[in-house]
Amino acid sequence: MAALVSTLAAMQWTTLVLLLGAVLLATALSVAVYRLFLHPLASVPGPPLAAVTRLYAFYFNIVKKGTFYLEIERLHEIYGPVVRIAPNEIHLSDPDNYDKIYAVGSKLYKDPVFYGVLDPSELPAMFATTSNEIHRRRRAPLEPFFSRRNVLTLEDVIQNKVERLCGLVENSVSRGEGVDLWAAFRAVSVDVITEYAFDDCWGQLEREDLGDWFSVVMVNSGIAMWFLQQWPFLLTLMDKMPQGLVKKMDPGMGDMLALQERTRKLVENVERDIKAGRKPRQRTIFHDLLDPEVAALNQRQVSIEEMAAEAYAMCAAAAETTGNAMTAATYHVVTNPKIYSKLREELLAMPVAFGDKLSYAELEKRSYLTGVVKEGLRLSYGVIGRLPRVLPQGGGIYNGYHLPEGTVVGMSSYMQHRNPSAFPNPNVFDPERWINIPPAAVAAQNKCLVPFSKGSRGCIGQNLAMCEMYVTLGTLFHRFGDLTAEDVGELVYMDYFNAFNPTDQNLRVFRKREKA
Ligand code: HEM
Repeated sequence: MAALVSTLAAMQWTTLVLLLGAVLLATALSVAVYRLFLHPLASVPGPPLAAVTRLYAFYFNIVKKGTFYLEIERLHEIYGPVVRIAPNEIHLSDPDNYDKIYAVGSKLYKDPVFYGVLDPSELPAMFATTSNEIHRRRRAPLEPFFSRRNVLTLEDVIQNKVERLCGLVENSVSRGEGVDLWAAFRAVSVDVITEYAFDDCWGQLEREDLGDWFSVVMVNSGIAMWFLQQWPFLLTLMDKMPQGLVKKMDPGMGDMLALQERTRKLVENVERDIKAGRKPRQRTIFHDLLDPEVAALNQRQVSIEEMAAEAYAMCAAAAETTGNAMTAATYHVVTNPKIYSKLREELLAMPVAFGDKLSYAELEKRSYLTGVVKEGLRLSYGVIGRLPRVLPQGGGIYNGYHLPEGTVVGMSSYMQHRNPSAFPNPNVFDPERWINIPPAAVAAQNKCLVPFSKGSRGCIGQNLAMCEMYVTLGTLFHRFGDLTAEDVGELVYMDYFNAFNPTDQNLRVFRKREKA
C-alpha cells in the first residue's frame, strides 16, 4: 500500500488524469461488451446503443422532447414485436401480451426506477407504489368512491362545471374571440376532482388562464422525471438539500413539491374540519376516509400522509388525460364537417329542450357520440408512453423469448391504439369504426383500446372520466354547431408521462365558424 501511495505521489498530474481516463474507458468498454454479448438479454433484438446505455432513451426523452414513444414504434418496425430498448428493458407490441402483463392480480410490479421519481416522497401515492401488496391495501379504501354507482351520484358536480364551460364558450364566441378548450377541458376535470375529493374546488374554470399553470407544473415535473430516471443519485442529493435550494435549482421539481404541499394542506383542512365538527356541503372522498366514525364503520383506517399523497396523485392523473381525450375528440369533430353534422343530428334528436341538462345515462346510449368518445380516447392515448413492469421470480416468456426475473417489460397505448389489424387506417378519427361492426372486430378493437390500462393497477378514475367525457362533449356539441379550430395541423404529443401538445401548436383554440 505504502509503495502504491509513493508511486502515485511520484506521478505527474497529467499522468494521473490519463491513467484515470484509461481506467474509466476500460470499465465503460467492459460494461458495453458485457451488455452486448453476455447479458441475459443479449439475444433480444434492438439497437446496440440502446442495449449498452439508457442514454439512448434519454436522448429522445430530453433532446428530442418526449419522443421516445415514436422511436420505440420505429424500432418495432425494424426489429419485430420484442425490442430491447435499454440495457435491462424490453418493449413489446403484440396485443396478446397486454393481458398477461396488465392483468388483475398480476405478479409483475411497477419499475421502481421509473415510478420512484414520479413520487419521490417517503410514502408515495398508490400510483407510484412498487409493491403490489401495499398497493392493494392502499387502493381498497378508495375504490368504492370511483364505482360507477358512486360516480352517478356525482353527476350534478360535473353538470355544473360543464354549464360553466358552455357559458365560457358562449361568451367568447359572441365576442368573436377564441377559447382555449384544451385548458378548459382540463379545468373541468381538476375542478370536479377537487370538489369531490376535498369539497374545496380549485376554481380553474373561473381563472383567466383556465388553470394553465397546472399544466406548466406537470410539464416541468415531467421533464425533471426523465432527468432523474437517468441519474437517480440526483434524487438522493436533492433529498439532502433544503427545499428552497431544490426549487431554485430545478423549478420543475420545485413546482411539484409546492403543489404536493398545497394538496397536503387541503387534506389537513379536511381533518381539522372533522375535528371541529364542521360538516362538508356534500359527501367527499377525504371527509369520508378521514372521519374516524365512518372509518370505524367501514373498518378502514388511513393516515394523513397517505391521503396527502393520493390527493396530489389524483389531481395530476385527472387533468391532462381527460383534457387531452376531450381535446382530441373536439379537434377532430370540428375539423370534419361530416362528423360534426352526424354528431349534431344524433344529439339534437334527443328528447330534451335546447339548453336543458343531458344526462350521462341518456348520452351513453348514443352510438355516434360513443364512437366520438372512444376515438377521442384512442387518439389521445391516455398515458402515451410505456408502463414499465418488473418480471417476478421465474421471469416470463414473450413471443418465444425467455426473459429472466428482474427484467423490465413495458407496452404502450400508442402502439396498441394504432395497431392496424384492430384499427385499419389507424390515424383516421372515425367514430363509425365502433358502430354496426361484427363481434370479432369489436373484440379486436376492445382488446387494443387501453387508454386506462388494465388490471389491478389500471385507472381508478375510469368511470369518472367517462362520465365527464360524455356529459362535456354531449352538452358542448348539443349547444354549439359552429365551432372551428385555429391553425389546423396534425395533433402531436410530447411524452412527459402525461402527454402534452407543444406550446407552439395552436390547435387548442376553438372559435365560432365564420358564415360563408
Ligand atoms: C381519460 C381520462 C383518463 C385516462 C386516459 C387515464 C389513464 C390512466 C392510466 C393509463 C393509468 C395507469 C398508469 C400506470 O400504469 O402507471 C391510470 C392510473 C390512475 N388514474 Fe387515471 N386516467 C384518466 C382519468 C383519471 C381521473 C379522472 C382520475 C381521478 C381520480 C384518475 C386517477 C388515477 C389514479 C389515482 C391512478 C393510479 C391507480 C393505481 O395506481 O391504482 N385518472 N390512469
